[in-house]
Amino acid sequence: MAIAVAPAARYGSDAQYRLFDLLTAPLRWEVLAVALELGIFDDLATPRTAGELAQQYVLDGEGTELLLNALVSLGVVGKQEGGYCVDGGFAPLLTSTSDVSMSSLLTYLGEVRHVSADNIIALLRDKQQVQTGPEMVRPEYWSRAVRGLRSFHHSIRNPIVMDILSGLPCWPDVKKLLDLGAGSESLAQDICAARPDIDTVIFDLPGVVDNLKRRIADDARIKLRGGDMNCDDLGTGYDLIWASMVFYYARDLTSVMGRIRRALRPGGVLISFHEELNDDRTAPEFHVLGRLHAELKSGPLSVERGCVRAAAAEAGFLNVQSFSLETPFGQMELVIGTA
Ligand SMILES: C[S@@+](CC[C@H](N)C(=O)[O-])C[C@H]1O[C@@H](n2cnc3c(N)ncnc32)[C@H](O)[C@@H]1O
Repeated sequence: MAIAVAPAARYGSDAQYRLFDLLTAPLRWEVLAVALELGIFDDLATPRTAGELAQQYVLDGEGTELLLNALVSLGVVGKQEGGYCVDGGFAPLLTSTSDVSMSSLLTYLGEVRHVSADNIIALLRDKQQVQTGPEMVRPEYWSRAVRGLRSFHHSIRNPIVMDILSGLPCWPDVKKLLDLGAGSESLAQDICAARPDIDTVIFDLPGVVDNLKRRIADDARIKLRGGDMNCDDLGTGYDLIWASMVFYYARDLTSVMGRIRRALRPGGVLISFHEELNDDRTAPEFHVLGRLHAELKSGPLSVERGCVRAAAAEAGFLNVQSFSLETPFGQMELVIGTA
């Protein structure tokens, strides 16, 4: 006689699902990080067997198959008749030689953002004793971060920024632009390529600017200015100032906004591009968690919703407007004001 079984379609509570998902989350990254570190994605542009890869990298055959199967479970690699190949959508992002490769960016961000439970506890107990981790309030940190920022800009951020800039009504009239706290020369170069009639000034901390000199030596349309936006001369006569993810380092945001307004020509435009947290500083998760390591080291950095807009208005900007954008690196807020 057949036994009647009537299983529920779904057992357990949402909270239980969430906790098991959180348990799995770090493994997703670790598996990806291993493949990036070994350089496996470059070899999976065409189908390869686990045995072939194991031999090439001098790895255990069974373990290599387990790793490749895990990559398939993540959805970044496909498996067909025993051959593994990077999924088409991920191939340009994960192979190191592609123009839009995110491989060095992901490794860089993994180092900056991820922190072990032991280190979090150590930071909570006495952060002065913890020697590792990103100290984003120290200028030396940014001198070392140029390479990572460049890969972020080149691979993923600049196409978004160029789309924003070229959609501005004032864009055709922009002739002089400042990239405030640029982090790399990459955006200035993309702007020069798209608009040879624009002169771009990069303002950043002196150590960062020193790092960029060699990269832009042969481009007369890009000028460098080293200094601290809180107190040093930003230059004058700009048609547009682009300020992206830099206001965390403003000692007094309204005062920095005033300096920016005076650096613009009358009618010139400020564009701020920053993530914004809710009033409780508990969302969006991407930014709250992504900043946890840096903020445990240096104290709260991220700006709260509305504070850029308020500081711009207080500093005398006109027509201050704010727009939320979805990007692969989290929700961002674009604040636009006219000098
Ligand atoms: C998070 S990075 C942002 C880089 C780039 N704007 C972007 O959106 O990816 C912060 C940048 O601000 C710069 N910075 C930090 N403090 C600064 C200050 N007081 N004056 C000018 N730039 C500063 C850093 O050197 C770094 O390039």
